[in-house]
Amino acid sequence: MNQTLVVQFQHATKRIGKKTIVDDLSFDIPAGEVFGFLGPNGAGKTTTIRMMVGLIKISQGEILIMGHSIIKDFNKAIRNVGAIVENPDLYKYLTGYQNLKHYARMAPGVTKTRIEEIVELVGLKDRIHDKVRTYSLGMRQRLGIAQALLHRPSLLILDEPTNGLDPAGIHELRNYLKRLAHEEGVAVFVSSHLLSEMELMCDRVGVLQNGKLVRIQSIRDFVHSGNSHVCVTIEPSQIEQAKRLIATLNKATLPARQPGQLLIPLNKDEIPTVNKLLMQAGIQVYSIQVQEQSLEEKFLEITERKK
Ligand SMILES: Nc1ncnc2c1ncn2[C@@H]1O[C@H](COP(=O)(O)OP(=O)(O)OP(=O)(O)O)[C@@H](O)[C@H]1O
Repeated sequence: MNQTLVVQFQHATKRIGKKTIVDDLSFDIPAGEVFGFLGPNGAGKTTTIRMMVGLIKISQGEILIMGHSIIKDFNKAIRNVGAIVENPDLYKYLTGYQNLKHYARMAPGVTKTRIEEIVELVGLKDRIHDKVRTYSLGMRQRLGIAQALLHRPSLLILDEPTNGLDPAGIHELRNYLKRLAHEEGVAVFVSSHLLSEMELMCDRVGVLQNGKLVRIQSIRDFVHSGNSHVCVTIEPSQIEQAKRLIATLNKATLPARQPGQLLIPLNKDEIPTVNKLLMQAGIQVYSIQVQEQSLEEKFLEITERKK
């Protein structure tokens, strides 16, 4: 894995008046990673992105892009960035190709071959000579990405990119972003308030709440973390005995749906201990099922807890 650090947040903070909107962010994003920036509405995601691309000033701290400070060395830093903040700027009465040519004029060193390469990469080859007004939202989104990628940035920033896309469009975008990161080595920074969507798209997620980074974790660890409930089905006449045994482990039992069931908040690695305890006491265990918290439940738990 390429360990070039494409983005480095160093205590980045944004204050507006007396309010701290983004509070002391410190983390890195390496090349080749799709990073999901998650948070409920108003958490500070857009404000962070606006600082990253120099649209607003950083009050305190630093953001480095490919080692260049966005404050002190703006031109060198921004050269490495392709971004779509809010809607992509497209001319609907021009064709996709004309739009790209127009942008290529503003970005030095973009050749005709590069335009063709990028059209191929975003899968718009068959429609690139059609007018943008005939494009679906998903195609417009991809044309926007093509435009942001023309100058070969190391970092692609997308603010809520799936807003307004249908499931097929989301699927397409997701696969495309993963390919871009994993095959082309681009660092992709995607903000969203939808965790379920991030799960399928990102390698790692950072959760923002009230301007603070409250969690940063690989998506795999994130998915497997948190509380799961274990539902143990036993002989109904032994339920009170089983509850007393479980209480000796300092574990609570929650009301279950069926007689003969015990619902225990438990991590997976604690299951063998519980199982052994019940078996040794002669309890008839019929089944043990793990009931994972859904991703949305986990997300809510993290963000609610920190309020
Ligand atoms: N110029 C400003 N002056 C005062 N408050 C602001 C300003 N810009 C943003 N805020 C506040 O900062 C907080 C974070 O806003 P931001 O738009 O960054 O959140 P977000 O995570 O992107 O949310 P959303 O998903 O709703 O876009 C909000 O409470 C917002 O009202």
